[in-house]
This record gives sequence, C-alpha cells and structure tokens, in this order.
Amino acid sequence: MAQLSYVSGSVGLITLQNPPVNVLSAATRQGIMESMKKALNDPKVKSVVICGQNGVFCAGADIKEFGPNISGPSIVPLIYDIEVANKPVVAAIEGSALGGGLELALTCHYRIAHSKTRLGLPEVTLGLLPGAGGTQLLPRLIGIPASLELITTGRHITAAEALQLGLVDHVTQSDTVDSAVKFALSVEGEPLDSRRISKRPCPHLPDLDAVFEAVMQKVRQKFYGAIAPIACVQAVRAAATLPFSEGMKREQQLMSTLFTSGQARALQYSFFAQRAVGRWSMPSGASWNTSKARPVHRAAVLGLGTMGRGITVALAQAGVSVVAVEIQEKQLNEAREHVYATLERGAQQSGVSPSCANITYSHDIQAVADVDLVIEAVLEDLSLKEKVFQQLSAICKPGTLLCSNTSSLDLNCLASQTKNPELVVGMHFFAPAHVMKLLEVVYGSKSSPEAVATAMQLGKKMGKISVAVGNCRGFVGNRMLKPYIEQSYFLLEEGATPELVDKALEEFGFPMGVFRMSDLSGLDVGWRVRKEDGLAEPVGTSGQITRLRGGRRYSPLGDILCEHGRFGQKTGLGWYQYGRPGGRVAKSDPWVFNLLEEYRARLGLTARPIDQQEVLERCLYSLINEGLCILEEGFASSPEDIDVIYVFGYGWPKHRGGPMFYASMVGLATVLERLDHYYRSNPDVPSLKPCKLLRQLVASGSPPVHKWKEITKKIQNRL
Ligand SMILES: CCC/C=C/C(=O)SCCNC(=O)CCNC(=O)[C@H](O)C(C)(C)COP(=O)([O-])OP(=O)([O-])OC[C@H]1O[C@@H](n2cnc3c(N)ncnc32)[C@H](O)[C@@H]1OP(=O)([O-])[O-]
Repeated sequence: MAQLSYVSGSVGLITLQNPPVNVLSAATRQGIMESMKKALNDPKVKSVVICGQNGVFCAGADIKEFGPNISGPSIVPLIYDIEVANKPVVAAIEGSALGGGLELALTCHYRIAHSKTRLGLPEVTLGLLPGAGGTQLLPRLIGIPASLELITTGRHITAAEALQLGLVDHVTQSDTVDSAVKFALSVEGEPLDSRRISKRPCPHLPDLDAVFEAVMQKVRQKFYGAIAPIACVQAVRAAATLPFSEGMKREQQLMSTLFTSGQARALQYSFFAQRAVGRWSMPSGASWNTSKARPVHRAAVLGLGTMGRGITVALAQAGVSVVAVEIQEKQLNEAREHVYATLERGAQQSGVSPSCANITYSHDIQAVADVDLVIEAVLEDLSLKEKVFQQLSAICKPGTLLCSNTSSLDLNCLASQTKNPELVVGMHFFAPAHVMKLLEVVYGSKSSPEAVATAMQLGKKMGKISVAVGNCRGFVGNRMLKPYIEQSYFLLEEGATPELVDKALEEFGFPMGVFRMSDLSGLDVGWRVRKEDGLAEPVGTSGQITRLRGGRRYSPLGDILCEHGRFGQKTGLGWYQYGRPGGRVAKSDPWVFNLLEEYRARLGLTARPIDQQEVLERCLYSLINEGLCILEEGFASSPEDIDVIYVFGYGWPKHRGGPMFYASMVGLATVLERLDHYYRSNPDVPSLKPCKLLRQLVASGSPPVHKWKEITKKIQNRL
C-alpha cells in the first residue's frame, strides 16, 4: 500500500499504492510509516520523495473507514514523524491532494505540484474539519484569511492558485516525480528548521477579533444549520491565538464532536450516494455496466427560452459542438446574445477562453439533420412537443437520440410520435441549466439502455449529477413536491401564514420556504397544469368554493392568487409583495392576510394555532411518503437516487442527507406514526396515507437506507 524504492543514488521514493485515488487506509498508513522509518534509517538515503501511484497523490483519509472502530496507525502522529525527519522530504503532488492527502503534503518540507493538480481541504463538506493538523498548519503557511476561506468552503484550488498562495513551492508542467527527485537532490543536507511549518508563528493579523466575527457571521448565514463550518472557524482561531501544540489539542476536541455527529453521517452518506447514482439500473435489468453509451460529438438544442439557453451554455462549456435552433427570429437573436454573455462571464470566472465557437444558430429546424443528439426545450405543451417529435423523427439522421427537457409530460406520448421510440429519453434539467448540478434522465417504456447510457454520460460530461428515473407523472423530484406544496396550502387554510410555513422550512435548512420558492419559479406554471388537469376552476362571482375535487381535498388558494394576476416575483406580487415586477426582496403582504381571513370566513373554517413542528411533519413526511411510493413502484431504483435528486435539485439541506436518509434518522416508526395520525384526521388527503413500503420497512425493524433495496424488491415481486 506504500512502496519504498531508491532513485538517483540517494533519494528514497515512497509511492502510495491504493487505487484508485490512494486514500490513507489503515494499510496505506502502515505502509507510509514503515517506508519512512526504513528510508530515514538508511544511511544511503539523503532525501525522501513521497508520491502517489497512477498520477494521483492522495485523496485523503479513507471515508469508508470512518466509524467507532478505526484500526491501524492514526494519521496525526504518522505524518508528524515526517515533519520532524532530519532528511528533506519532498511531496510530488499530481492529480489530487485533498484532505488528509494535503495535510500529508503540508508536513513534508517541500511541495512540488504538477500544473493540473487540484488541492484542497474538503473535510467540511463531509461534516468534519481538517483534523490531521490542517487547521493549524495552513494558517501558518498561507495566512488566516485565505485559510479560513479554503477550510470553511472546502474549495478545491488549482496548482497556479496554490503557488500564488504559497501553498506549494514550485509548479511543473513536466514529470512531477522527476522534478521532485531533482529538487530533493538539490536540497540534500540543507537545514530544515525553517521548512517545518509547525515551528512557524501564525502571520499576524491586526484586527483578529473583527475578522473572525465577520467570518463566523458569514458562515452561519451561508451554511445555515451546519455545524462543521463553525467548528472550522473555531479551529483556525485556535491556530491564530494558541501555541501549535495547544491548537492541535483544540483541533482534536472539535474534530471528535464532529466525527460522531449526525451531520457528518449525512454528508458522508451523500458523498457515496452521489457516486452510487452513476451505477444506474432499469426495471428491465439493464444497467450501467451492461449498456454502452454512444459518443455525442454534435448536439442540437431546440427552443431557446430560459431552459434552452442554459442547456446550450452547459453543452458548449462541456466541449460539445451545438446547433441551437429557435424558430422565432427575435428570440433567436436574444438567445445568441444571452448565451454569448453567459459564456463570457463563465470564462472570466474560470480563467479559460469562452466556448462560443462551438455553437451555430439557426431558425430552421432542418439544421438538426446531422446531429447525434437533440434536446428539445420548447414550451411545456404536450401537443406542441408531440408535433416537434414527429418533425425530429422525420428530419434527423438514423440513430439520432431524441431527448425532451419536459419536467412533467408523459415521455411515452412523445416517443410514440417517432419512428424509433427506443431512441427517446427525457433529460430534465433544472434552472439555471448551466448552473444546477442535477439532471433527471427519464426512461420511458421503450427507451433503450443505450439511449439512457448516452444521456447519463452526456450529463456527466456537462458536470451534472445524473440520476436515471422512470416515467411517472412529475418524474421523481416534481412528483414528490406535489404533496409538499399541497400540505403548505392546507396549512394556510387551517390558520398558518406563508411566513410561518416558510420560516419553519428555512430553519430546517431549505434556502427558501415553499411560498418564497413558488414566487420565484412563478405561480402560473402550476396553475396551467392544474387547469389542464381540470382541477383549477375559477371561483367566479357566486363565491362558491369547493374544497373536494375528484374525491380528494383540494385547496384553490394558489388558483385564487393567479386569478388576481399574482404570479410571483415576475409580476411583483405573489404570496409576498416585491415592490415591482422582477423584484427580489419578499415583504409580507396584508392583502394575502386579508385574503386568507376572508377565505376561511367564507368556508366557515376557524384558524387554529399551528406550530413549526406540525409544518415540518406535514410538509416533509408527506414528501417522504411520496418518495417511498416511488421506490415501491420502481420509478427510482434506490433511496440514494431520491436523496441526490433532492439535495442537488430541490435545495434539501446537504447536512440532512436527503429525504430518505432524513426519514431514517428521524426513525421510520416515527414517520409512520405521524403520517397515520395526520391521515386519520384527513382521510380525504391520500398523500398522507402511509405507503406499503414504509409499513414494511418498519415491520422489518427499520433497516438502514442501504438495506432498503432488499425490501423494495420483495414488494415489487409481489406486485
Ligand atoms: C484525521 C482525519 C482527517 C482527514 C480527513 C479526510 O481526509 S476526509 C477525506 C477528504 N477527501 C475528500 O473529501 C476527497 C474525496 N474525493 C474526491 O473528491 C474525488 O474522489 C477525487 C477528486 C479525488 C477523484 O474524483 P474522480 O471523479 O476521479 O473519482 P471518484 O470521485 O468517482 O472516486 C473514485 C472512487 O474513489 C472513492 N473515493 C474517493 N475519495 C475517497 C475517500 N477519501 N475515501 C474513500 N473513498 C474515496 C470514490 O467513492 C469512488 O469509489 P467508487 O464509487 O468507484 O466505488
């Protein structure tokens, strides 16, 4: 797991060998310890170089080993043996040096990095802090402000930025190990005291208290409810105010609290869940390892509204050549400018040249004739989309994949309009499409595994986290949102205000509560769907309001707002007031309070006090219940799929893992008991009726999330 070899006469070369990313597993730690000892005791060795196998230095501690029973030598003493070594130790960094991997490099006396390396201390994203001395060493090397930024965000930086910050000594474009070995030879015999970072004082900062206070405030706001970023600030403060050994003790204290926290478990679960969704499967048994993706060199985007523009940007940034088609000339010109400006901005931020050359524009649908894949992003109207799919099927070369960005329409209807329904899949992006990480790849009843594999791979190329899901109404994300929104309306009828509901959800950790979010995305979107479904009926002058539609409880409150032209931020009025159309700052609106009072009076409803706990239980547990139904019905293949969708597409707080993980943390029996309770008092709300899978999971002793699949399979086999 770590191998010592001898090069250039006097250099001991220690190579970490733990594929794929050389994490510091027990065996690797043992290997480093033994190799170091051997190299330092060998009189022939005058200097040491540490590198990683296969072009990766080290991705840090082995997250899989985290738990109460870690075996093998612990990291801290191991890497400090390196710092105190009396022979120069040089880190040859390439690929990644992250977390414990960067801490290992920090205890080396010199750091040589390849220009393509990414470095960082991402522990905070796993609910931890850099607990192998990172919080004490980094500030001594690069100063407090830069360390605070890197440690509290976990951001990965380039080698160029690392050089600028003084984190590495030299950046090379050529062979890293060769460069490090040459460098090691050049420093053999030189004094090492000044190279030991722990011996350095932390650079002085005159307004220390003010800096820490400001950062703490920022962190509390930005990572609302997350404990790790706060502990990170506290640990760096220890570096600024205490001697090294005392600072290390403080780091360990803070780390031990985080290590066993529920937030750390949730974030580490999420780390593996993000990777697990790539191992997708379909109910037919087809899966990622039996299906081959086709190459996509040239793609087309059809319809250049907000979504189409974002998708064009994302494709171009991924290096895919794009044909962007918009029938309306004015819209096409606007889109061209918008896409160009977005690419320019993105290029400025990332320091690379913009990818505008990759895009050609056309107002003629025939322009898609020779592309490998089309993403349709026209208006969300079934008959329009059906027509477009008929045209695409006639125009495109044989084998072109036809994808729809629909967020809710039946993919099978679109596929049925084409000659080759097996080539049709959904690619449901989230706005803004070039920013949001999530992509739902939707397979219909005829989609081929090859088509799914291609869309999944293209998503990855675009930097998305792609999740394969089945073709049910609203797919996974929007389907689960429906009962969540429905409950929030019912809560208003019963006595809550938009402010109360939003506060409960925002304190839970959502960036926006349900009403602020509806105002942002536009109330008219849901209204149009409800009208198509025959649910939204005008209240009319008679003032007759029916709260039971199709045998289910229904709240027309959202429809009433739309009838008053209150579509949210874009009209300046929605559940809140925004001062002007397009305004962003939500203010309470007495009009809404009056509406609610009149509405309740008209229906003879008495407002009752509603607390935040009830808001959370009703909104979140009904959403969780829907997620479990989706699993039961096989439209998602694992709880990880659902959790990743919610964290990366719907603002579910990362440190709560996702709805399925959260349910298991709360206790499935509790979720079941509360749903039973609410369903008893609301028998006309089917989404509160606990699903079979939930009952089955509780009856099976509430197994952890990764074991749910066994029970889901049993239910599906019985269905
Ligand atoms: C006192 C202690 C203080 C220190 C704490 C730490 O260091 S905390 C750690 C701080 N470090 C981090 O947070 C770094 C986390 N890692 C990363 O950010 C990325 O993996 C990468 C950028 C290194 C490579 O990206 P890429 O897209 O090329 O590849 P990929 O992402 O697909 O990974 C390939 C495989 O390796 C697996 N695996 C990876 N890392 C770890 C790990 N640390 N552990 C275990 N496993 C890990 C990953 O699950 C996947 O396995 P699968 O699914 O094939 O079975």
